[in-house]
Amino acid sequence: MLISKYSAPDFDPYGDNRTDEPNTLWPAPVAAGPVSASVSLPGSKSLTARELVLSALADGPSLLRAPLHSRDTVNMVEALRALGVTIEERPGSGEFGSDLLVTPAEELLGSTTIECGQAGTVMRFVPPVAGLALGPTMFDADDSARGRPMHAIISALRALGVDVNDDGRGALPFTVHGTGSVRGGAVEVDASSSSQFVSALLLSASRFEEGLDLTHAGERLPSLPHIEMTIAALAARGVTVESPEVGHWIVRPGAIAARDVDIEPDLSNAAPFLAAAVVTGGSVTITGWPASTTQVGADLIDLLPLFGATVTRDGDRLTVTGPERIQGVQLDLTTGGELAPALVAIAALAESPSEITGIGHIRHHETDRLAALAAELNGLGGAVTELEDGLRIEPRPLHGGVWRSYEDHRMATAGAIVGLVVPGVEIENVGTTAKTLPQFTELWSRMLQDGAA
Ligand SMILES: O=C(O)C1=C[C@@H](OP(=O)(O)O)[C@@H](O)[C@H](O)C1
Ligand SMILES: C=C(OP(=O)(O)O)C(=O)O
Repeated sequence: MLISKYSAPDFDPYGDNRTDEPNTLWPAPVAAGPVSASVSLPGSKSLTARELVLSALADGPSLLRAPLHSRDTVNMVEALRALGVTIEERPGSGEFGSDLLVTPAEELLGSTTIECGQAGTVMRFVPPVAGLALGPTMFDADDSARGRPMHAIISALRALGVDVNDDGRGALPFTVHGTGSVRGGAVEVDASSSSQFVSALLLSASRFEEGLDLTHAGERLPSLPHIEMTIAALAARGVTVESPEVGHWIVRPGAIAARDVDIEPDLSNAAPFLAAAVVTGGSVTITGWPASTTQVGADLIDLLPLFGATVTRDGDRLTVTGPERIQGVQLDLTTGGELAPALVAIAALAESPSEITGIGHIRHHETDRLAALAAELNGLGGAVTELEDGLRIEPRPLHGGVWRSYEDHRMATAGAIVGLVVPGVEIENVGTTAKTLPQFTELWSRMLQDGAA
């Protein structure tokens, strides 16, 4: 279905979410009653990004089956192609578009510009690859993403022997002057603002002449499951990451094995659909739920029951059934900050207060998500207070109004969750969900049609 949308020149950045203008308001559909639906979702953003990078650096061609096709992954494909990697579409084995055959370049070549869009994975994972390419590679991003922290990657690359030119702000745009090889060795990074700095260096590390001896030197290390996902993806390709202690990783130089990979459905994108069951007291099944996974979205199995929901599994079908009354939660979400917008939306509809903490770093996601969630919920009559590293959410009756999405896919889907039970919520720029789920509006209305009670 998405094959025609895939090739970058034809890719429709709004997908099925297209409204006439990016800033048109999308009236969030109200659920007629408890939803009851079965939903299948496209591939994981995080797995697709890692497997594209590892395939590009591997010792032979790799086939990615059922990868995600979205704005972030198109940016990744185009970035790697710009460095000389061949990425071809193959007939899709999944419901959501083509498979991808990745053939590494004989020699990675720079002298190019890479457009990261809004993708943290592209702006963090690709600069070390550009260090391995011959020639300068300039990195830039959407205006809204130019402020995202990049200092840790820029300074780490310099410490590993790569010349990087920036304007001194530690942000995009900047140019990596690749010489065809990276010395590598020991380096310290502060990954308090994003785990992606660690993943980025680990992904390319075995291709550095001296490998990598990486230490995290900072107060907090968020999103550890995403680092573990990186380590597992490397292990599956024959690269061992030794971790003598928390926050310290060692990778020896060596080859990255080519490998055909099945990409799992995106379990973080399952969050709004499962939240729909919670807030309407209905039941939503996600198909294709993996038996075991490195995705942090699997934590929803333990997180949603805290609100009173019930979770059951039948083979690869995971079903969440909502409670009659939603309970507030006290939650440290350090490991799963990506899930915060959906969980905060549920908490805003609970009957008792919630505090969700450990997520100061999500101020550096697509937008300052703590400020954005507080502003939009309070705009609908909520009582949400920003904490240094989280949010306090007091239950209040909410009313309709405009929900700004701040060019943030998960802000848009959080608004849609609220809109299921609060009439009159209108979401600005719902097309921004194409960052990871170009089919969002279609899947959302299909879920509601399935489940009109
Ligand atoms: O490596 C990855 O694929 C990701 C890591 C996490 O980043 P942070 O550590 O910046 O939260 C997560 O929130 C993001 O959506 C994807
Ligand atoms: C933080 C996110 O994205 P990114 O990979 O751009 O950091 C996200 O998808 O919630």
